Amino acid sequence: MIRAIVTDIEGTTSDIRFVHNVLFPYARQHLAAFIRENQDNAEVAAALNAVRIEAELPEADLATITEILFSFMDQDRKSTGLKALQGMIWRAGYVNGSFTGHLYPDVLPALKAWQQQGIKLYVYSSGSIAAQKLLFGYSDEGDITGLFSGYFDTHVGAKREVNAYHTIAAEIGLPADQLLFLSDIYQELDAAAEAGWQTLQLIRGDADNQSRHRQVNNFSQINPESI
Ligand SMILES: CSCCC(=O)C(=O)COP(=O)(O)O
Ligand SMILES: [Mg+2]
Repeated sequence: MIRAIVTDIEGTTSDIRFVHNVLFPYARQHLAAFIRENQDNAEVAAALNAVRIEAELPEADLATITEILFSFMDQDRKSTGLKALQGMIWRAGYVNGSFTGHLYPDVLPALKAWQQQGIKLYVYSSGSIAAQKLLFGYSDEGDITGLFSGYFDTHVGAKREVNAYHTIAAEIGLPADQLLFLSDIYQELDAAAEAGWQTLQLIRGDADNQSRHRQVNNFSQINPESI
């Protein structure tokens, strides 16, 4: 019996094109000025130091760190420091109305129905927890953060690492086989399944023939009671 559902964002609740064509370019456009103007802010300084450590350049100056961040963005690297900075930059875009967080139309009705059934809802994304709350707080359908009982980001580990799912299960406080992970990426689902979770793959676009996971095209096709 499924008692909690943990959902990915990009390619699962939200269109990959919103992340890659709207969010990422906005962060890229504002990154250099943002870190120059906010380098003394404690949160920004901590994120910059995390990037220095990740790049193994503990003495790197701001210009070098900026270059490294641009190269991380080119690689779509799921760097915890980069993700923290992107989340801080996106805040202005959401607040000033430059964009709203994309949600596929099937997502909100399904989340509401599952919550009504007593199923707890969580998010696990490579985007920082702050960025996740912004996307769902300023979504196309308004603020839907009240539906979620908790959020997880790369502080629990990368999404393709089995241990991340052990950590999330322990934090939620439920046995792994009562947890359902929704994602578009089969390698993330492989890691969750290895940790004992139930899995479902969202196929929002092209078919994925390499996957061994059950597949659906949208949230309306998911019935947690039949899993
Ligand atoms: C919180 S929205 C931005 C998502 C993001 O930065 C990203 O890298 C996508 O990661 P996901 O784990 O949701 O595929
Ligand atoms: Mg995804």
